[in-house]
This record gives sequence, structure tokens and C-alpha cells, in this order.
Amino acid sequence: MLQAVPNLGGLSSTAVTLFSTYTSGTQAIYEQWFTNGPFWCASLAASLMLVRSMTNHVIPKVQLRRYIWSPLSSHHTLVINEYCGLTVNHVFKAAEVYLRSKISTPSMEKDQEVTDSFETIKLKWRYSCIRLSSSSKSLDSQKRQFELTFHKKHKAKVTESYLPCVLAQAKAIQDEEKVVKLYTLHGSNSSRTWRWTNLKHPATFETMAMEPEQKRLILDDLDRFVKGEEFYRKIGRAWKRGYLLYGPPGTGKSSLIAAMANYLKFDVYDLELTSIRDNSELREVLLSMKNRSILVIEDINCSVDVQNRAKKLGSQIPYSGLHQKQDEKVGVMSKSITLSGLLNFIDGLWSSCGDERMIVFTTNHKDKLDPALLRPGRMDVHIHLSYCTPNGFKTLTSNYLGIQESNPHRLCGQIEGLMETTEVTPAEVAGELIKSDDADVALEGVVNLLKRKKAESEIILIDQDEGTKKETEMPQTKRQKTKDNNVSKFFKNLSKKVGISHVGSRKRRRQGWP
Ligand SMILES: Nc1ncnc2c1ncn2[C@@H]1O[C@H](COP(=O)(O)OP(=O)(O)OP(=O)(O)O)[C@@H](O)[C@H]1O
Repeated sequence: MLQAVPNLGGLSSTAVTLFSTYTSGTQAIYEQWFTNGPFWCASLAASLMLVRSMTNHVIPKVQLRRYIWSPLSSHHTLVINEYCGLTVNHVFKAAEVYLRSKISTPSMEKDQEVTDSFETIKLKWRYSCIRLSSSSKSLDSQKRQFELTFHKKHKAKVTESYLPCVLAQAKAIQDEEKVVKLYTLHGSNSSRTWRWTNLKHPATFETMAMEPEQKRLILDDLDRFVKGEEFYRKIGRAWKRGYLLYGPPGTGKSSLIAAMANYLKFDVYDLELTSIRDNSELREVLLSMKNRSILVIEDINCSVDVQNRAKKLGSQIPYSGLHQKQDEKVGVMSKSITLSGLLNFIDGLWSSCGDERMIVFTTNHKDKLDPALLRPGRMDVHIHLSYCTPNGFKTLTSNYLGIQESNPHRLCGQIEGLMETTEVTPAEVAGELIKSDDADVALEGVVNLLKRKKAESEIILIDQDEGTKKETEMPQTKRQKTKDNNVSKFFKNLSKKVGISHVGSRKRRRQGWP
């Protein structure tokens, strides 16, 4: 039995006929529904014409007679056609999905009936498929429709409550069944198109190694956003939300985007800004995106010159708004996408095209971004993804080894203790955990990793004696940032002393450094 759902929007659609209704008995009525709920629009003359047209084309005469001319019938029937003119009728589509969940076959057979109930109301659905031209066998020559019959005293309830519930239920079913897609840009210059593949990233909020409170805040924000159509309309803002994910490499920025997409069932558009010619191409590409989607621009400070202008001016580098810079990551010349072009797309006039859109930027260096990009209203939510915490570790051991918090492994306490004082990314921990199914072996690997990292940081303590005394009094996040700098300063200093160039930690280890 279908239950009433509170706060459902009306049967909004573009201005097209969604369904027609007629009552049994001599007083046949033909009604049409338009945008923003029921809107009775057919004049008597138009009604008669439409009834005649129905008589001729839509409903077989026998059935029509039965519905319309039987004077004793107390029932009312809605006819929901597949098309309203040339447009697909979304009530028909919703009914199709909804009824599929009520039958055992993949779709309804011709003339099949399904009974349903809503509160105390009994309803009967019937699917009919009428061939318009006997000579043609193509699908286009068929007129498909649903007929929904119920007692006429329930007409208001059915149209105002039951059908919105059918729509909501169909949307929930479609969301459940939806496979999230990953779009990337293909083609060159004038023929840029988005091509998609299924996004099979398994990340979910359950598998993310994050503080539970941080997860809860993000989920609450996403829930508020998807339910916020009315709210955004009321406050006169485009229904979109900007997220900035920042933190060191391997802390889960990309995984969080996948988890968000899987949670919302939003498609992901992965935009490589360096492949876009200029601001106008950027606009075109963005306008061709669909609603209910997440636009992702990863490593924003590698893709476009969005570095802090104040800092640049301070360093005597002129900021012209038009930049050609060597892209360090992909080794190509970044074209003339400007900061103002990017800001325009985030909150300029045309950014309000489309609904339910999210924009996610990621960066490893938030401090290098121009403050204009960080201003509230542009990036609404800033999420710091940081090193692995004991809570994050618990999630990872549960994911990889099935170890539950209630029954921890003997090494868990030691690892969590080391994590309090040692910086290790969730990716590094995951890298150890995936090496073996044997919890003893995998967790020994994590212990060794942490000890190695701790040893590295102790070398820094000796080298940066003055600085580290101050660091110990800093909160964790500040300490992490400062330490990143200290690591590189230390290795730069050391390199000078021993005559080697500055290298990354993996390379350092290969060269025999701790
Ligand atoms: N917070 C996390 N929770 C669960 N797994 C994580 C997390 N962070 C990293 N991982 C693991 O490490 C791998 C790499 O992480 P991911 O690519 O999401 O990091 P990133 O921050 O986007 O890195 P980069 O800045 O280099 O792009 C993931 O596939 C996942 O297995």
C-alpha cells in the first residue's frame, strides 16, 4: 500500500498535458493538467473536441462507451498518455516505473491490470497500447497509456496526494537503480562533447576514513542541499553548492567526491581546465552539463592561475588576468582561462542555468588560492582532509580486514597511539593494509610504516630545534602544515650539505634515507 509523503511538490512539468480524466456517467469531463499543479483549462468546446478526438483515436470505442455512457457507474478514470504533444509525459514515465515495482514481469503487458491502495482508497491501473496504423509495425505507431480508475468521491485525494506519491516513489526507485556516470570531455576545438562511462568507484561515506562528526556534517549539508529547491527559490539563489576539498595528497579528496556522487546519485563531470581554450569554451562546456551533477575540477591551482594575487603582486609578478603558464602537472600550456572567467561560472549570471548542481574544487595548497575564489558564496563548504586519525584507522581496518571496534586486534592500540603523534595519510595506511589478508602481517606493516615516519619526524626535531619547541604547542592541523614545510626545508638543507638534490620521500627511501 502506498503511503502519503508529506511536502511533495505538485505535479510540476513543462506546460504540457500530463493526463486527461473522464468520469463515468453522462456528465463526461475532460480535464488537463498544466505546470504548477492542477489547472483546469479546457473549455466546453475544447472538451467536446477532445472527447471526440479520444473517441476516434485514443480509446477504443467500446471502452469509451463503457466509461462515458454508463449512467450507473460511480467511477472516474484518468487517462495518462505517454506523450503530451511531442514531449514525453513524465507522469506516464513515473507510473511505468512505479507499476514495474508492483508486478513480477519487467514491464506491463497490453491490457494488464494492477490494483493498488492508498489509505482507504482502492485504485485500478490498466495499461493499454493502441496501434494507430495497422500497416506499420514501428513503435511510433503505437499509442501507449495508463488508465487509473477509482471511486469518483476520491478524485481530489487521488490527484493531490496519491499521484504525487507515485511520482516520489518512482523517483526513489530510479535513484536506487541509477548507475552514476562519469563524464569526461572528448574532441577538440569546435566539437567538444562530454562522453560518459559508468562510475564504478566503490567509495561510500561508510568506507571513508574520516572523523564521524565531519562525515555527519557533510551528509547533513548534502541532504539539506538536495531538499532545498524551495529554499533556494525563496532566497533567490541558484540551486547550486560549491565545495572546496583541500589537504595533502592521499587523504581522500577524490574518494570523497566519489562517495558524494554515490550518495546523491549525481553524475560526475570531470573537467580538466587545461584542455579548455578560453572562457567562452568554458561556458559552452558547462552549459552542456545535465542537472543533478557534480562538476569536479581537481588540483585547481595546477589547472588555472588562481594563485593569490596579493602575494603575486608582492613578488613583483604582474597579474594581468590573462595567463599563459606552464602546467607543471600535465606538461602543457594552460590556455586563457582566467580567474574572472572561473568566478563568473561559479557565481555569474549564467551560472544560474540548471538546477541541483555541485561544483567541487580540490587542492593540496589552499593557502595558495586567490581569496576571491574562497569568498563565501563561491565555495560554500571548505573541507579539510587530513592525516589518518585513530577513528579513521578503525574505519580502514574494518574495510580491509573486517576488524570491528568491539573486538580490536592486539596491535590496534599501539597503532592508534603512534597515530596520535605521527602523520600518515589514509592512502599510506591503506597501502599497507591491502598487502595481506592476514591481520597480523598487515598491521605489522602499519606499525613499521608509522615507526619509520616517526623516525623521520624525530630527525626534523633535532634539525629544527627552535621551531619544534613552538610546534608542540600548536594545534594538530597547524602542526601538520608547518611540519610539511619543515620536512622540505630539512631535506633542502641536508641536500645542500651532502650534495644531492631535493627528492620526494619515496625516492629518499629508495636512496636509503629513513
Ligand atoms: N579518507 C580516506 N578514506 C578511505 N580511503 C582513503 C582515504 N584517503 C585515501 N584513501 C585511499 O587512498 C587512495 C587514494 O586516495 P585519493 O585519491 O582519494 O586521495 P587524494 O587526496 O584525492 O589524493 P591526490 O591529492 O593525490 O589526488 C584511495 O583510493 C583510497 O583507497
